[in-house]
Amino acid sequence: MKDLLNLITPEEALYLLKSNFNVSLKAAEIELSQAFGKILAKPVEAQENLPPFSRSTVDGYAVFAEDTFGATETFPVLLKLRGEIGMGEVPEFTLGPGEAVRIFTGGALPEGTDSVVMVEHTEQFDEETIAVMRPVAPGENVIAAGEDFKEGEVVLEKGTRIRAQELGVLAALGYGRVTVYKPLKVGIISTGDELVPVETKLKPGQIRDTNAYLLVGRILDLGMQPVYFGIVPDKFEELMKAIKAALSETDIVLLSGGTSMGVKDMVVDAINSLGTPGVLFHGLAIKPGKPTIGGGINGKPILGLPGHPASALMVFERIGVPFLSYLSGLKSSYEPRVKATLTINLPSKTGQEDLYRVMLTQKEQNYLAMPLLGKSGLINTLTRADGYVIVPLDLEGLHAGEEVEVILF
Ligand SMILES: Nc1nc2c(c(=O)[nH]1)N[C@H]1C(S)=C(S)[C@@H](COP(=O)(O)OP(=O)(O)OC[C@H]3O[C@@H](n4cnc5c(N)ncnc54)[C@H](O)[C@@H]3O)O[C@H]1N2
Ligand code: MOO
Repeated sequence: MKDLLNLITPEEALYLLKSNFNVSLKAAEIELSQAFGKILAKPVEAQENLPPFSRSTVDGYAVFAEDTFGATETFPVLLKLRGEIGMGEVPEFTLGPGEAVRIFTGGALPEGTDSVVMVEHTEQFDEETIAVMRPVAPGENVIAAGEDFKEGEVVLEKGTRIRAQELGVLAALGYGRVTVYKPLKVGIISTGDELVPVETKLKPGQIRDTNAYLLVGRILDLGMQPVYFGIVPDKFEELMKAIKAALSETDIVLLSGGTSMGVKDMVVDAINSLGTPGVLFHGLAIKPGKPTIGGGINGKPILGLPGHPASALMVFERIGVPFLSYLSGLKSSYEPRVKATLTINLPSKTGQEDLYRVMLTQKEQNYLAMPLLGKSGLINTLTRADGYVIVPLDLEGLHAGEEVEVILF
């Protein structure tokens, strides 16, 4: 069997993919309640100050701070009480010197006041007077109008992924509808005569399609739309038909299996015979994942992932996630990372990037990264993993006790 020649680095592979393919993203205006996980197609500005009026952050009395200066428990300052501001009301009067008004948490401060004394630092002196026992500074216990966001300010940039936080701010600013990119449609094809659907009672030699579900999960995680085109046997014509169908309905196609140099591994030939540019690379200086194929047809990219489940997922993490994030319109790639201390030595060949799945445990203030060693045909290293560590190309390995960056998945 021939070995793969001309291995390229994962970064070179990403560069080739990014420079050859670009999806023209469609934008659509949707309801805010449907926007979770989507990507903003336009920047969002504050249409008004947030908060729109100065608000109290406590229950107490709105005052003019200077009036309270010098107040102590023994020598409280007496202020004239001008009634109370109900929640949701706008006070119609202006407070004069030496006056206070009852206010609740979140209530709007009236003109003439600049701070709020907490109720527990006051006493009711008589019906019309309160005694203030502690001074407040101007602005104390108040959120000023526009303190959160100023009218006209860009609150969220184009390309921002909408998380819970973004939903909250969009709601606060009155955006019931937002313009987002239509999620990328990612086609998934599994290849192999031995593969059968999940519900199948296995006959000898059969294996249930695992990779498609690994990929569906991660694509959903990225806020994209997976489209499963099923299992294709190792037959050239059927493979061509499936790739064509997937390309016509989706923005990018992920294949798994059929990437190595076996007699039946015909993915390369299928991609090359369907159009240009065809296969751009076959073989990465990466472990697992060496037989990975990258290319595309008529502007649509195709990524051929190795069949072993751990290889398929690790290549998807290393190449697929940044490439799909790039295509999706995200302003920056979405790969959460944590620092952790490596528990054992990790060997690596120079000139090859090694991707080690790791389990994280907490030790005092730090995380420990425990590598999960195992063949890439096993699935248990994936289910136990919290993320992975990259041993860079130019290193012969990493040492126990070293601080590493764990990319979470
Ligand atoms: N003589 C050599 N053999 C192999 C080499 C090599 O260099 N020389 N490379 C090995 C490496 S590394 C990998 S990775 C695999 C890649 O294999 P393929 O991409 O060609 O995939 P298959 O041969 O179709 O399958 C490999 C393995 O994975 C199982 N598989 C495939 N698809 C799925 C799926 N959707 N769900 C679950 N399991 C799947 C398949 O049954 C095989 O066991 O090649 C090595 N061989
Ligand atoms: O590259 Mo294979 O993907 O090492 O198991």
